[in-house]
Amino acid sequence: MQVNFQNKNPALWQTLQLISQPTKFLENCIERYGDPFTVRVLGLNSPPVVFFSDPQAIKEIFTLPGEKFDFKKATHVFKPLMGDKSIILQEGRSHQRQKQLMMPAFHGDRMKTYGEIICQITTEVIQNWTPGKVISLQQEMSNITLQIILQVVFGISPGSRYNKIKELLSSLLDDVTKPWYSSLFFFPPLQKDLGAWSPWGQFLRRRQEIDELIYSEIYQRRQEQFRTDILSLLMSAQDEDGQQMTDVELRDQLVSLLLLGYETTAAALSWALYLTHSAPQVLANLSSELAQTSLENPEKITALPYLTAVCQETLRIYPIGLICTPRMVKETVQINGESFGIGTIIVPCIYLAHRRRETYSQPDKFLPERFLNHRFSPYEYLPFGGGIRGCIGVAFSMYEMKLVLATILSNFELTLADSRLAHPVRRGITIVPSASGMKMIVTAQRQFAKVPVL
Ligand code: HEM
Repeated sequence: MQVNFQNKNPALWQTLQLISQPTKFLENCIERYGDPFTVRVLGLNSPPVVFFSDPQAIKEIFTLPGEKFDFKKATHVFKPLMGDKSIILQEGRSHQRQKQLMMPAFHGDRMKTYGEIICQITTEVIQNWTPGKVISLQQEMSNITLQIILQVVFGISPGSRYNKIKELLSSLLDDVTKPWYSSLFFFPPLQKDLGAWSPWGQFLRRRQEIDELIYSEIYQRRQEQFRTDILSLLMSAQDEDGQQMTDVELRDQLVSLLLLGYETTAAALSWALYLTHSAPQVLANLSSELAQTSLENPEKITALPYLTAVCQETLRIYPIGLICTPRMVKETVQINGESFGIGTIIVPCIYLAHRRRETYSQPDKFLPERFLNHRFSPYEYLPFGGGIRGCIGVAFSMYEMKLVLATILSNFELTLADSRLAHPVRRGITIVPSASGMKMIVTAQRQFAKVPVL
């Protein structure tokens, strides 16, 4: 099939629209051009980029052999941050090997080991909340999820190295979400080290400091035994040829896990708190489920049906990553009976798949109940993507989301500080509530709190 550019605006204009108002751009396109639609959103000389939201098409894309696609076309921008050994920059056998080494550390059974740390960190962070205090969800949720990643994934205990890494990483991540700073990653000619005060020079020096801390942690950890954190599991993991990860591979995986796993979960938690507090009946149902449950056991919390439905519905209505990894066609492929030629970029669109009227009644409404009696297929509901590039943090982040939410809502009553509706805005690789949805007021300390005594 000859792919038509259905959107006739200049490529640069389309790219800027997608960057500045991603959800609005996607909604406008599907309304105007239908599904699938073709746009040019990869800069001045963008190839055709085709967005799909039909479950049958998504199923076919996920099941096509990986060799037919080049996955690096869009992910190469992460190279300076994550390193060229990062899982997201691997393809074919090398990607399979990395995934095989990393998956066991994130397997469902291992979650039990992480539950107590998650509850403990949340309890510590919310300890200074008092009735009347105004909290910023952006700050509080990022603080909780960054500490969880550092302790659970890196296995670093609080202390001077922990504080230093925490400080350096949070300021680096804060910077890379700013539009002017993130443009450095999209335009390689701007990547020039003109000294410590130049933007790229500053980035390189900060990365160097972080790397030194990570490498000394890896060195120290190689001398220790019997640890259960994810870094230790990755160090001892062997692929089918008996090979272990090198220090450079470990560094690149750690930084990737951190960048992909911390802001995403913080954004999901911010949406969950905003959405539940915008829907009084949902909040009442959730509070009543939590009040009737002994929260001493993380396993019991994560099995609660309404809490689970609230988290699922949050990620349906505002999936943090709007799209799956874009793939460039290397060999002509057939999708839903149509043929797509070499050079075309194929994008399974999570956001639009989650808003299809054919799949979800009242798709714009936050209705956790829809998950209580119905199981959606992995091509209709895919907040973590799917196929060979699917997210490795699915079980971990769902577990984390439920425990953090339950701990907060069992301890405090909150209300939104601003009654204006929040809308989705881009922050780095995620979409978060706009400013009006990010401030909450602590109204009371709950009486029924039965969080684990740790
Ligand atoms: C609510 C939280 C999260 C959401 C919504 C999310 C979503 C996603 C999505 C949509 C993708 C792309 C999948 C695809 O192309 O099909 C992805 C990839 C990935 N995510 Fe997550 N993620 C979350 C948390 C995490 C966590 C906690 C980790 C690890 C600590 C993680 C690690 C990864 C990795 C390593 C990949 C790349 C996989 C590959 O290329 O094979 N994510 N995630």
